[in-house]
Amino acid sequence: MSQIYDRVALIGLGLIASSMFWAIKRGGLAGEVTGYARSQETRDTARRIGLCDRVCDNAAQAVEGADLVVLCVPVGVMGAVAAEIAPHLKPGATVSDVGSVKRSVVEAVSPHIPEGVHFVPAHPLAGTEHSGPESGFAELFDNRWCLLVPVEGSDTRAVAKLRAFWEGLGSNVEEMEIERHDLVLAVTSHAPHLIAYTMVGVADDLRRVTDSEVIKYSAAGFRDFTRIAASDPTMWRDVFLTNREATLEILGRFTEELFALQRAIRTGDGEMLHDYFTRTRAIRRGIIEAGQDTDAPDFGRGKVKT
Ligand SMILES: NC(=O)c1ccc[n+]([C@@H]2O[C@H](COP(=O)([O-])OP(=O)(O)OC[C@H]3O[C@@H](n4cnc5c(N)ncnc54)[C@H](O)[C@@H]3O)[C@@H](O)[C@H]2O)c1
Ligand SMILES: O=C(O)C(=O)C[C@]1(C(=O)O)C=C[C@@H](O)C=C1
Repeated sequence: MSQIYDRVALIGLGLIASSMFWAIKRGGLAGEVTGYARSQETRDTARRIGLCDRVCDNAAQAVEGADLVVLCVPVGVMGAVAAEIAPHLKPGATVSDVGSVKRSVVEAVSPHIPEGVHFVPAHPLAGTEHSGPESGFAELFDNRWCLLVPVEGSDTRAVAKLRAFWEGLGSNVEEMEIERHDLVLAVTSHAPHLIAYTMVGVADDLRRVTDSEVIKYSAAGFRDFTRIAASDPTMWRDVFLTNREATLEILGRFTEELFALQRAIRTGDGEMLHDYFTRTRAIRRGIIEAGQDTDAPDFGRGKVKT
């Protein structure tokens, strides 16, 4: 892999930024990587573990002379951070972000982007339930999608360069239109997280009644829910507050389906339940057959009863 940018600045040093840093180093994608995080504790940790070539004590210093600046902070503070760095951006630089929601980030950041600086929003579809500077690892983006969401007038050369950068980080890159991004992610990521949070909350309430049996005997499905529900509260609060409409739309549909299933259980409509589960099973198999689930084990393929 070869160097794509002379200098990259990462603002906010958590899971995504730290994974980016290790993957940049693995691929030799930048000459120098500077970093800044708001809290002294995070900056101290970053210095201690060698995260970033240079950790700066303010955002202005970190972005000075940078060819690419990536905002890796919670979606709710993207605008404030953009305002803080704007006067210090190098002409011709590219500003990008990794936020899980795109419409609100574009609205919050765009007004602060100076003339001659390019803004190319992005979203790597990869993560874990962990957060903070010590949670990152170089392989996080390998074989995962990264969606680029260029805004009106985004410079095509800046977009192409950012694409090459994300490919260098290990991702498969595609472009997507803003509204579509927010709706698709509401279905595939945001609503499922809310459902996991709710299910774990219900189990916790129940735990008080059943004296810890729920947690003690939790099976794989519920354990997966608890992993998701351990995700960062600030990040997810911001996701739901900023992708409100799309998430509410999907949750509305979800609730209708849930009521239909609830009714089928109450009325003993086994046919409805069986048809429904047959349909959803076909979707999972379609994903695996298309080779789109990189986590799916090989041994189950073709062996499931139809
Ligand atoms: N975690 C995931 O699964 C995941 C996946 C894809 C995208 N994202 C997006 O990436 C972004 C970062 O998420 P993360 O998981 O790395 O979070 P994180 O909590 O691990 O890191 C966020 C960092 O931002 C810093 N920060 C917060 N406010 C700041 C401010 N005003 N100025 C400077 N630094 C500030 C925090 O101190 C922390 O270091 C979010 O926008 C999130 O939506 C997260
Ligand atoms: O794997 C996980 O833990 C994630 O939640 C990652 C996940 C997702 O929902 O797929 C979470 C938020 C993102 O914006 C992108 C990826």
